[in-house]
Amino acid sequence: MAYNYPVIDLAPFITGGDAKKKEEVIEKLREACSDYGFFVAVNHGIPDQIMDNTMDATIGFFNLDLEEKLKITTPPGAPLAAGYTKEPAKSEHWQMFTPAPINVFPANPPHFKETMEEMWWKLDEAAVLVQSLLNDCLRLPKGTLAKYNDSRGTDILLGFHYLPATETEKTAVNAHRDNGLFTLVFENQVEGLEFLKDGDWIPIDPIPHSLVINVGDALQALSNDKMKSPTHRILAQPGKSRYAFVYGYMVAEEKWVEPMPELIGQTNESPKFKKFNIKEHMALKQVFKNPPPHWNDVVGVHYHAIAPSVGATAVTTN
Ligand SMILES: O=C(O)CCC(=O)C(=O)O
Ligand SMILES: [Fe+2]
Repeated sequence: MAYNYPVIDLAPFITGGDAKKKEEVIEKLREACSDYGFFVAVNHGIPDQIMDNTMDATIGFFNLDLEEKLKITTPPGAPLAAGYTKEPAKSEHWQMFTPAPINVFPANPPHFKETMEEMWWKLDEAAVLVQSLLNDCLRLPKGTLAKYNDSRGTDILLGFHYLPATETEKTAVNAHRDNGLFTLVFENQVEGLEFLKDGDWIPIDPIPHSLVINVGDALQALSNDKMKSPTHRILAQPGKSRYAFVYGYMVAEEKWVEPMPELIGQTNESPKFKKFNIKEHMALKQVFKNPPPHWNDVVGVHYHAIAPSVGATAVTTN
């Protein structure tokens, strides 16, 4: 089947492949991240069975009575909002952070905690691989991105249940861009995720056991605009629930994000963005609330552009 967006087979880095095959993958990733800002990865190393177990467990959880699900609501005053949240008429989700006592898990379905923690470490492994491939795409010295992005404190895994579309609710998640380095997504073979490219929405046609991977705002800035953080949204589907896992591979909230000196030093290019941190970037997104009047106004790193021509119209916040 032909896709109108990049579908990239990572097998040479998983099951082994010669240097030429690996370079071909890097080339495809480089193009995908600059032209689309996203790609679908197959043979990414996460076993099908683990993805299936995770999906079954999360659907089992969402099928419980509301009273049961509310038992894992975030405890008041918790420093990170782990647990269950319901957005009336649109969706419900639960979320976890790096395995630690801060996470809250339901007693049912059985083994929910173990299933999700196993998945967490597989996603982390896939993310470490993707980070190192993107490092190569940017022609950075080995390990540069990993050394920079050395805190795993705000990585997040969300399990979503998007409710079927109704007459009044057709959008499950408004157009937005992700904050972190990149995001990994997999879902239950129900469409709905769409990316904006050159003014058109591209719907993703789910491939079983694939990962949809998109660049986040931090990576767009670190790469000095070589990689783009794409605007995306989720449409609710008539008559169908969509279940999706979203794993955000983040940059620590207080860390400076700016075009990497190792990158712009090599080519003598001018930095396109002022430095910012994810905390202030997220606050900016609160100021310019979703949904914006038009999706071209979705907040992204162009709000930190040195020259207002980068990406889209820049605005000042004061
Ligand atoms: O459900 C998805 O496919 C992605 C959701 C999303 O874009 C997000 O949580 O940032
Ligand atoms: Fe997103």
